[in-house]
Amino acid sequence: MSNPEKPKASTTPHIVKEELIAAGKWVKLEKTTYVDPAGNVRTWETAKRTTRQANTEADGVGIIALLKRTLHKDCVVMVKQFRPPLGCHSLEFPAGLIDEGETAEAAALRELKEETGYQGEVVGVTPVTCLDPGLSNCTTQIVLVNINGDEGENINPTQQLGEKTPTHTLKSR
Ligand SMILES: Nc1nc(=O)[nH]c2c1ncn2[C@H]1C[C@H](O)[C@@H](COP(=O)(O)OP(=O)(O)O)O1
Repeated sequence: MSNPEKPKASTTPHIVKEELIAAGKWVKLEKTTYVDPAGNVRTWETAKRTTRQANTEADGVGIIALLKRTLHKDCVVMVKQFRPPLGCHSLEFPAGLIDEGETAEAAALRELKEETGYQGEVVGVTPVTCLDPGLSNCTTQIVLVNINGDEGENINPTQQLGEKTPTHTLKSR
């Protein structure tokens, strides 16, 4: 008879199989079957992005951009945008997905330019990190950028958001 008090031998935890539950254009849900450190076979509900590129380290970048101007205190540049998963506006660091064949540094400068209009210079990049590992395998690199606010190109920055395909267009009356 087994003794419920006796701990099982420790095991190297590992994935047994990943089964697709549902997939959309941007996100999919999988049932992950795995062996836990105690040797028990268990399952986990895992969210993944469908957009992950083969030869990039992270799914996306977050950008900490410092605006530097003569006779001004340095400012951290943030963006405010409506986020559907939250159902409200969110004040956040500029961020975005890394395109195919793109480095984290290049993605950061592209996203910063698109979202804020500022042209920056990369001064640091963190290792890959996962911000919500209990939910998703989605990974991010934080890129540190300096913006020379005295440069002509950064005097009147304007957003250059790419074309997004709307599912509906609401007309105001
Ligand atoms: N989870 C998502 N659902 C969507 O319906 N659409 C999504 C998701 N994630 C990204 N996108 C779309 C929206 C944008 O048009 C592009 C680029 O996104 P990203 O580079 O992440 O830019 P930000 O939305 O500013 O973070 O992908």
